[in-house]
Amino acid sequence: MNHIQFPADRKMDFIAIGRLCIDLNANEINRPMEETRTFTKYVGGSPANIAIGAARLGVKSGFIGKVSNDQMGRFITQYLTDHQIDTTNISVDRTGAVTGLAFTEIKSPEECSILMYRDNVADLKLAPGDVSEEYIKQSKALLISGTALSASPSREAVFLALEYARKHSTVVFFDLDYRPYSWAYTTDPAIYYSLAAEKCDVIIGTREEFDMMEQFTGNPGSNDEVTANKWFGCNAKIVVIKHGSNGSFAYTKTGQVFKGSIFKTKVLKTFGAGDSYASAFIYGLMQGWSIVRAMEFGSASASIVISKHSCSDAMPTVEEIVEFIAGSRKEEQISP
Ligand SMILES: Nc1ncnc2c1ncn2[C@@H]1O[C@H](COP(=O)(O)OP(=O)(O)O)[C@@H](O)[C@H]1O
Ligand SMILES: O=C(O)C[C@@H](O)[C@H](O)C(=O)COP(=O)(O)O
Repeated sequence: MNHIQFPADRKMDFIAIGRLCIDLNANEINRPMEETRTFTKYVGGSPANIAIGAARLGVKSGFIGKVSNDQMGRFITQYLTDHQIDTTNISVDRTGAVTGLAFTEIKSPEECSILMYRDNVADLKLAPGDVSEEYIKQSKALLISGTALSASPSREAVFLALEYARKHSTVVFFDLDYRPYSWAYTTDPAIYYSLAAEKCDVIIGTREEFDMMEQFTGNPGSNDEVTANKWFGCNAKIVVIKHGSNGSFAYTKTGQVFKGSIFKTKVLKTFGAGDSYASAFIYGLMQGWSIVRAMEFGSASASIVISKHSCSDAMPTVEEIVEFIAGSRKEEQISP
């Protein structure tokens, strides 16, 4: 049963809108940032990582975003072009804004954190005038990401993109991607996230992210089913609630619930799990697979990425994921 009907005959499969940044991942792992001297530079930003992951799986992808008018901005656009992502709707900031930087600290596989430099960032300068109705009309799906809602004019640009997507039946995915430091007021995220989530077809987030959205409405005990049903009362058809190393649950509007298990791996760092999971899960749905199979693909992709140093560069191909799943099954059979 297909819970999501993707429109046929569109030029593009998938467009993401929002953050295009740089990840600077610590080379010297297992130590605090204060003692870290060298970093490797990768393209980053949650929606960028998801688009790169989708493109690596063969999804015809594009991006709506804004980059800084400097070497960093050009590095990002070139990387996306080299990875078969359409960049025609990425505009260049002319106000002197900079590229957001995410320095990652890998103290241990369990203790990872991100230090963000995000003052006057170009991605949040994306404005409604940068969003093309024609471009969104040409795509089967659109992915929005919560951080782009944290400031104007990026917030309005995303809401306009949502309007265009709904007008043209482009399926909307919402990866909640809640980063508290992006928000000036603690009351704002729940308000804007909810206004956006009301319009989306598939909502993907961690339990903590959904808790943030429910901070005013309450959901005693943070019950996943209660959370999912809230969004089924709006436009959602699938709600995915992730629980880190405890796996994930997908709820459908038709009343089904599926558990996604994890693939054990040698974890190098935990960030990148959500983005790789989302890209492979979306890929699966776009192939018309069952939700369970799409979740398995998502979990396997996450497992591969968290065992590697980067997020974007580590996004696996279909063949790598298939091989990884087959290898994990074999291991299960031989373990006593
Ligand atoms: N330690 C882990 N080992 C294996 N898989 C993991 C681990 N942590 C997360 N995952 C996989 O990545 C998915 C998303 O992870 P999660 O931490 O919930 O999201 P996010 O990165 O957005 O916070 C999980 O549902 C699971 O499949
Ligand atoms: O989103 C960012 O700005 C940083 C990402 O590029 C980063 O690597 C990361 O945190 C990935 O997030 P996750 O997949 O939600 O763990």
